This record gives sequence, C-alpha cells and structure tokens, in this order.
Amino acid sequence: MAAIKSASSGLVLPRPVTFVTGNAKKLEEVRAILGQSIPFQSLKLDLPELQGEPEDISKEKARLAAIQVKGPVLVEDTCLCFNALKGLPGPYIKWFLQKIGHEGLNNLLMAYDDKSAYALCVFSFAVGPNSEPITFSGKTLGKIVPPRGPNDFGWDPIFQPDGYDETYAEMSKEEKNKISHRFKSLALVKSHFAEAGYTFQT
Ligand SMILES: O=c1[nH]c(=O)c2ncn([C@@H]3O[C@H](COP(=O)(O)OP(=O)(O)OP(=O)(O)O)[C@@H](O)[C@H]3O)c2[nH]1
Ligand SMILES: [Mg+2]
Repeated sequence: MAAIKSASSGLVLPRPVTFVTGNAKKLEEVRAILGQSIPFQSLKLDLPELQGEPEDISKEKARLAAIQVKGPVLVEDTCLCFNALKGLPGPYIKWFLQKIGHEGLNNLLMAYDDKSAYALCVFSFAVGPNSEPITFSGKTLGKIVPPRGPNDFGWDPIFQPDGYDETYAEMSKEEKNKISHRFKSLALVKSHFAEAGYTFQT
C-alpha cells in the first residue's frame, strides 16, 4: 500500500492508524496516554509470539498486522528484562509469567544479589504491508520485588520503578502512565507523527 506525499505537508496515509493487540490492558493504557494526540482505531488480534531481539520482534509483528489490516498499523511488544539474567525473560515474559507466576519470577533471581530489571516497550509503526516498519523503544528501570498491589495487569505487582517506593501495581494508573516504558515509547511515536505531519485520505 502506497502512502502519498502531499504537496503541502507530510505523508497522506490511506486510512487511520489501527493499533493491533490482543491485550485489553495495553489498549487501555495506550488510549489513556495518547488521548486525542494520534487518532486511532483498535483491532483485537492475537499475533504470534515471536522469538529474537525486541526490535526485530516488534517490526515483524507490525508487518504481520499490516498484512491483515491492509493499512497503517501500530503494534507493540513488551519485555521484562532481568539484568542478572542478561536481559531474560525479556520478550518471553508472557510465558514465564503464565507458567511460574510472580513467585517463580522472584525465585529466578534468588541466587543473585542483583534484582535490577527494566521494562521495555517497543512500538512499531508500518504505513502498510509493503513498507518497512519504524520502531520506538521506551525503557523504565527498576527492580523485581515480591508482589505488592492489585493483580490487574501482568507483572505490575513485582516491578518497582527506580525512585519509587511503590510497584507499578500500587501506583495510580495516571502515575504509572507518566513514567512507564509504554509512556516513553509512545512519546517517541507522538514526536514522529508530529514531525511527519501525517494526514489521512478520506
Ligand atoms: O504488568 C504488566 N505491565 C505492563 O505494562 C505490561 N505490558 C505488557 N505486559 C505483559 O507482558 C507480556 C508481554 O507480551 P506481549 O507484548 O506479547 O503482549 P500480549 O501478547 O499480551 O499482547 P499483544 O502481543 O497482542 O500486543 C504479556 O504477558 C503482557 O500481559 C505487561 N504487564
Ligand atoms: Mg503478544
């Protein structure tokens, strides 16, 4: 799908952007963080859980999503990386969380003094199925702690961002959305959209 360069400003996208995710909690946060800054629609699709480096995984997700949507897409892939384990579980956190839970994730670090970790969110934007996706990475540093706070979203109860006494789960949504990996990644997406001056074909 070709994007057209408008005479006056930036690229004209063939359609509004579709944020593709199977995760309702991600969608909630993306809506709260983006507000009206980037108009988007959402599509619930369970994209394959890919292997590899975070940026490559996110780009490939965007390619697969753009093929299905046949238009401009945003996707994101989230990693939780333990420094003592050289970045693992990283992109495989979904399965680790599902299989061993918060306690098991804490136990993985039992043999190490270093409990430091980072949450990484890599958004990818693709104009269409034939265009190379662009990635935007946001990282929040913190440490892994025994679970505290409501169990609404994934590993939020065991991630305590640096400089805070609360885990992500104990913070209000507004507070998390001001400092989170997702907020930082979306700040770059917003800047990109502002610089590119995208408009949409009607
Ligand atoms: O406590 C959390 N706080 C967060 O801010 C957060 N963001 C993602 N996750 C979880 O980490 C895994 C990422 O895997 P993931 O990126 O493949 O997501 P997903 O498969 O759920 O959705 P998607 O791939 O369809 O977008 C999944 O288990 C997500 O539930 C989070 N947990
Ligand atoms: Mg996924």
